[in-house]
Amino acid sequence: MALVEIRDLVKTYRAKQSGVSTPALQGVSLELEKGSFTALMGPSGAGKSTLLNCLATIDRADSGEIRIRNRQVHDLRGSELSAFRTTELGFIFQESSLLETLSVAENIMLPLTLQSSLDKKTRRDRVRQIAEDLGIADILDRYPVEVSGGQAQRAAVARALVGNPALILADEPTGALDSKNARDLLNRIQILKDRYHSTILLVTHDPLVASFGDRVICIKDGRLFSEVTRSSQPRETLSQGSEDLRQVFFNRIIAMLTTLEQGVV
Ligand SMILES: Nc1ncnc2c1ncn2[C@@H]1O[C@H](COP(=O)(O)OP(=O)(O)OP(=O)(O)O)[C@@H](O)[C@H]1O
Repeated sequence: MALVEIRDLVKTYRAKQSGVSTPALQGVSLELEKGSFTALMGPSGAGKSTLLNCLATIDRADSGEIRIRNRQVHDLRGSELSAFRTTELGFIFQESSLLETLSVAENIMLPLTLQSSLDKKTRRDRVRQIAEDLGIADILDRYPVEVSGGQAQRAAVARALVGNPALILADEPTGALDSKNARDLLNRIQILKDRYHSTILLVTHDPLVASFGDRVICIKDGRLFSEVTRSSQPRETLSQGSEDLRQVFFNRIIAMLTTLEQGVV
């Protein structure tokens, strides 16, 4: 069974004053396997944020269902919903969204504070380990204003991963970084995803960012339009290095986006 199962999700926004209806999701069905890294792409207004917000339990669909680890998320309420968000979901946004009054270590530790089964030492060890994985162990005692944008974003990734949540939702996580920092972060996310078997859904407009995933899904007018996966790469590329393979995948993503723009199904 897939880790995330989305069935026939429909969501229409209705403007309060004019009553005008805007369909945002028009029957989206999608499965995400455990350990997969999926990029969600599509033109502005296609429904990417709406889908992400429904998965994040921030928004509710009008019909259809979402199951994460076989739990129907729409059934969750109150404290059960808060606990679900904290332990099962990890969030990475464009801006690092660290709390300024907490040190980097305290920020990373936040998702662990609700896990009462963990003692203090285990929490500290986990924070140190993930900080080492992300190359930020030397800035743990600093405050967010005392670190660079790239370091802050790596700390935000550490915070999203530290509790080993079922699903990590990322919205343009490298949008505020220069290309060197962006590539560095994406490489680290790729390595950590394999190590912790994390499942990632990442929304991006950037095909280069998407090419770090292993599956890219395109959405258009609230419907899934097409997808490409790395595993379906041509046989002749199998002996190539990982950067070459990423480049091949990148080219295939560009081809898919070109088809999307031309409106050819
Ligand atoms: N709160 C809202 N009220 C009314 N319409 C909305 C609301 N949020 C989104 N929409 C509409 O729903 C559709 C899908 O929007 P959504 O934000 O999911 O698109 P998106 O693919 O994330 O776009 P972008 O890439 O520009 O962020 C759009 O037509 C949008 O105008």
